[in-house]
Amino acid sequence: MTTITFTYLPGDGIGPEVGQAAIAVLNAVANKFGHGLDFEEHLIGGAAIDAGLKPLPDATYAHCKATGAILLGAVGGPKWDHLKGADRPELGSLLPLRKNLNLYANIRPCKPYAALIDHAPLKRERLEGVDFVVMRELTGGIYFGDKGRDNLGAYDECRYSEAEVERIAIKAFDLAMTRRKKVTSVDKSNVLETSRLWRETVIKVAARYPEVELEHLLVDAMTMHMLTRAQDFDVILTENMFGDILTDEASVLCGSMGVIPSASISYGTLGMYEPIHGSAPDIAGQGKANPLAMILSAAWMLRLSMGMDTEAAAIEAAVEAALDGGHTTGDLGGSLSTSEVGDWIASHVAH
Ligand SMILES: NC(=O)C1=CN([C@@H]2O[C@H](COP(=O)(O)OP(=O)(O)OC[C@H]3O[C@@H](n4cnc5c(N)ncnc54)[C@H](O)[C@@H]3O)[C@@H](O)[C@H]2O)C=CC1
Ligand SMILES: CC(C)CC(=O)C(=O)O
Ligand SMILES: [Mg+2]
Repeated sequence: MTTITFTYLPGDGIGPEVGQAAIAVLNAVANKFGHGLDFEEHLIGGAAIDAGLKPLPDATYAHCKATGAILLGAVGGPKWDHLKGADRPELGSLLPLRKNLNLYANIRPCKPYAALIDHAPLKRERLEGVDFVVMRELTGGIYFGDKGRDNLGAYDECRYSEAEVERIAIKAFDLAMTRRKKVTSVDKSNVLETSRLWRETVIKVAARYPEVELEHLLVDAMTMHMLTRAQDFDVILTENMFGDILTDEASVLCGSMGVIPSASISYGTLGMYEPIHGSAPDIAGQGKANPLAMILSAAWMLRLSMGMDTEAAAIEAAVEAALDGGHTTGDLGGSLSTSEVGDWIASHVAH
C-alpha cells in the first residue's frame, strides 16, 4: 500500500478553512485509490505565535524537512501586524520555510476555466485560449534583503546572484520546452541593477535553448499586457516580488483569487504547495472562502512530490465538474460554503 505522507500547515485566517476542505478531498482520494493517508498538522505563523511559540516552531520545521511534502494554507493577518521583523508571521515563518528548504521555484498557472470565462470581469475574447504559467523566483530579491530603519527613514535591500537567476531561468526554459516554447522574462532593467543582471543571465541561459523564443518585458508594461494580450504568454519568468504581484493580477483572468494553486519546488521531489492567496481576514471564519486553490495545490502535491498523476487528475476533473455544475462559493457566483464545496469535490472523487 502506498501512503500519502505530508506535513499539513493550516496557518491563519481562511487557511484552516480551505485546508479542511483539501483534507476531505485527500481522504476521498486515499479511499478511492487504496492509499494510506499519513499527515501531521503543525502550527505556523500567527497560530504558532498565539500558542506562545516562534512563528516557525522547531517541531514544524523538522516535520516539514522529514516529509518533504508540505501543504500550507496561509499565514498572517491584522492581529499580528503590530509585530516587527522576524516576529511577524510572514517574515518569521513563510519566508524562512521557503529559504531554508531552498524552494526557489514557485510555479503558478493561469488557465481560465471554461465555466468561469463569463464570470471574470474581462471580455470573453481577452480570456479564451489563455494558458500561461508564471515561474517566480522565490528565495531571493527584496523580500530577503537586509531591511530596517535608520535616521534617514527605512530601507529594503534587493540582491540577486547570477547563480540564483540562472537556476530559475533553467527551470523556466525547461518548462517551456514541454509547452509552447516561449519564455517572457519580466524585469525592470531600465532602472534596477538586479534586473540588468537578470536580463543578461536570462539571455545566456536562452542560448542553450535555441528552440525557445525569448521575449523581454518591463514589469510596468507587463501589468497592461497581461490584461490585453494574455494569450501571447506561455512561460512568464520573473523575480520574487514581480511574480508575487503579477500572479495576483493573473487571478483576475481566472475569475478569483481562490482558484490559483502553486507549487514551490527546488530539486527532486521536495515541495511546498499552497494557494496564491493569503489569509483573507475580510472573509475569515464565515465559510465564504473558495477552497479550490487549496484543493488544486493538494493535487499538485500528489503529482509533483509523490508521482501520483492519476490521483491528481481525479481531483482536477472533480474541480472542473464542480465549476461546470455551479457548485461554487460566492466569489464565483455560487451559494455553497467552503466545506460544502470541499465535500462536493470529495464525493465526486469518490464515485
Ligand atoms: N502565502 C501566504 O501565506 C500569504 C499571506 N498573505 C497574508 O495574508 C493577509 C491578508 O492579505 P491580503 O492582502 O488581504 O490578501 P489575500 O490574498 O488574503 O486577500 C485578497 C482578497 O482576495 C480575497 N480572497 C483571497 N483568497 C480567497 C479565497 N480563497 N476565496 C475567496 N476570496 C479570497 C480576500 O477576501 C481579499 O478580498 C496579510 O497578512 C498577508 O501578509 C498574503 C499573501 C500570501
Ligand atoms: C509573505 C508574502 C511574500 C506571501 C505572498 O504574498 C506570496 O507568496 O504570494
Ligand atoms: Mg502574494
